[in-house]
Amino acid sequence: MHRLVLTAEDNAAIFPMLTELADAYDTIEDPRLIRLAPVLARSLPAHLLEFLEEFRLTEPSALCMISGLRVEEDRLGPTPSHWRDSQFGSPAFEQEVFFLLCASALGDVFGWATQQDGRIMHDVLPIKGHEHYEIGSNSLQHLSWHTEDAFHPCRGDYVSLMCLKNPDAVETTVSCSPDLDWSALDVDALFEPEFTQMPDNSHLPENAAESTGDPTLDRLRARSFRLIQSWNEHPEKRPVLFGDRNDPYMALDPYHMSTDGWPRRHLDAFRALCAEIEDKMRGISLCPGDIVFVDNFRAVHGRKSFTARYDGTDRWLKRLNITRNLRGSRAWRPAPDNRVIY
Ligand SMILES: NC(=[NH2+])NCCC[C@H](N)C(=O)O
Ligand SMILES: O=C(O)CCC(=O)C(=O)O
Ligand SMILES: [Fe+2]
Repeated sequence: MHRLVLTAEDNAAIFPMLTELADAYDTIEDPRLIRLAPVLARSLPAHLLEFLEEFRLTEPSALCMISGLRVEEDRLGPTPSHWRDSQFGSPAFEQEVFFLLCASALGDVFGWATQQDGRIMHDVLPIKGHEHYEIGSNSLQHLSWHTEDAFHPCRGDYVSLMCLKNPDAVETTVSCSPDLDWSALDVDALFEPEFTQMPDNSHLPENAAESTGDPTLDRLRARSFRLIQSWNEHPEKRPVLFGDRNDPYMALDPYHMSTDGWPRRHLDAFRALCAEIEDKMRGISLCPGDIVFVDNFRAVHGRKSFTARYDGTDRWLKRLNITRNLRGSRAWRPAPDNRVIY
C-alpha cells in the first residue's frame, strides 16, 4: 500500500487553511468551493502533493492511504441516521475540506444525479431498514465486493473513503489486480465484450428523493433513471478487463451481473477471476482520520457485515468519486463545469 502518515507538524501546517475555508463556506457542496479546490490544493504541503502524484502517475499500488489527519471525535456529535441533509452544519467540515483538496489533486470530483441526491460528497453509514439490502448503508449483510459504479461508462478512476468513526473496527475489504495470479486466468477471454453488467441499487429511484426541487433538473434526472432502468432490462455486452493484458484493469460487480447467455469459455473465465479475486481479498479497518484512495481500475472493494447500533455512535465514512477525465462524461452533464452525471 502507498501510505503517508501526517505528523503533528503536518496537521499544524494544514489546519489554519482548513479552518479558514470551513468558516468561509456553509457546506462542502458549495459549487464555488468545489470549483476552487484544485487551486486550493496547490497550497497543501509539497511532500503530500508529491505522494499523491506518485500514486496517480506511477500506480505503485492500487491503494493510497493518508493517515493521521486530526479528528476530534468528541466534537463530531451523533452519526446521522441517513445521508439526507448531512451536508449542512457538518461537525467534520475541516476534515471534509482536506479530503476534497487531496481528491482534487488526483482528478475531478463528481457525483451522480441518481445517487445520494446528486451530492458530490457522500455519507457511508448504516441506515435502518437497509440491514439486509445490497447497498453501502447495509450492515447485517456484508457489502459484496465491486468496482464502484461498474455498470457506467463514466465510473470514477478512484473511489475514496474518509473515516470519521469506526468503533467496531469493521473492515473494508479489498482485492488488488497486482496481487492476482493472471497467468492462471483466461485474460484474453476476459478482454472480450461478452459480459453483462447491471446498475447497482444505490442508483434506483426508490433510494432517491421524490424531487430535486428544480423542474429542469427533475426532467434530466428522470431521463437518467430511465436509462438506468433500460440498462437493467437490456445490459450491454462488454469486457470485464481492459488496458494492458500483462497488468489488466478491471470493471466488475458480480452481485449485479447475470450470466445468462454468456459463452461457456467466458463464464468459466469469469468464475475463475472471481475465485482468484476472493482468494486475494483482505480487510482494512479504517480509523478516524484515515483517508483511502482506491484505484477503481485496479482494485475491487466491499465491506464486512456488522451490527448497526442506531444510537448515534455508528460507523461513519465520507466518500468521494474522482475522475481523471471529466470531459469523458460531457454528453451526460448539462454544462462543462457541472460535476453531476445525469
Ligand atoms: N455490489 C454492490 N455494488 N453493491 C452496491 C455498492 C454500494 C454502492 N456504491 C452504494 O453507494 O451504496
Ligand atoms: O463501507 C465501506 O467500507 C465501503 C463502502 C462502499 O464500498 C460503498 O459504499 O460503495
Ligand atoms: Fe463501493
